[in-house]
Amino acid sequence: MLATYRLEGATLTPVASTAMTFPAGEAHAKQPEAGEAPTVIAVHGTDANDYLAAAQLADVNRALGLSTTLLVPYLPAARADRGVPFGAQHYADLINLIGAEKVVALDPHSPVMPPLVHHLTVVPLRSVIDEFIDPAGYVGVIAPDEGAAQRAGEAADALGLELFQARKHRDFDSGALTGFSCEPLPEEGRLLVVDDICDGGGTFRGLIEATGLPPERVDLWVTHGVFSRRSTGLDQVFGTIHSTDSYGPRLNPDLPVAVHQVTEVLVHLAP
Ligand SMILES: O=P(O)(O)OC[C@H]1O[C@@H](O)[C@H](O)[C@@H]1O
Repeated sequence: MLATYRLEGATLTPVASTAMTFPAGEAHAKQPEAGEAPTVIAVHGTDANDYLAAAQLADVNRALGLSTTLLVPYLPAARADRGVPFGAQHYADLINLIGAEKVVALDPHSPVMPPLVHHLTVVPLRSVIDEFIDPAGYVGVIAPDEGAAQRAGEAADALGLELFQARKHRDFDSGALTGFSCEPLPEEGRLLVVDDICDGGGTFRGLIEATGLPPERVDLWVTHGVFSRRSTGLDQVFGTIHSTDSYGPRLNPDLPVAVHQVTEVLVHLAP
């Protein structure tokens, strides 16, 4: 999904995209009306055609002497951060070909992909979570696995809440997931599970099964709500599922999610 804006001072205004597709399928962009050039381009998701459209828009901006800020709140293939194929590098190349003067991403999966993207500012979860979550409703944050420990710990700090660490256990030989454990949790009060991505939701179902927490006592925050079809029914496990609009279009529109808009926040947080 592509969205285009113009930033004047602190005011971000949606403007029509002049991106178009030729009949043969190639991306192109027309010259915008005077004063209507989209200097902020947001790509939400993984569609390579959106990145090619953004490249055309940024090129037009350059020809007009304007610089482009590219928001890529969900860094595609940030989870493909090792091995072959090295997807993080390929998507970084795709972002780099746009040639934006400033690129902004939110809460990347791991530290591997950010250095591959040129002119990137990373906005960590700790800088935004208190815009969207009221800590008064919670007694603590749960990190569902060791991969989530740092971001959940920082989120807990930002919200002034205690952190509880859970762990995924794997069969040493096969690598298969064998279960979850969690350090002792408070007897009462609501908890917030914090992680970067929900894909099928298996991680979160397994965790909640292991803790025995009922939905009235536990909500979920995931910065990037992929919510593939396997996530159906996750709303029976959690009271409220919070996410942002970093990833789109929604793959499972029937799953009830509190979707928080990040575009304004990112534009104003990135220096
Ligand atoms: O369990 P699902 O939702 O499929 O996958 C999400 C998990 O997979 C990891 O990459 C994420 O960091 C998260 O912990």
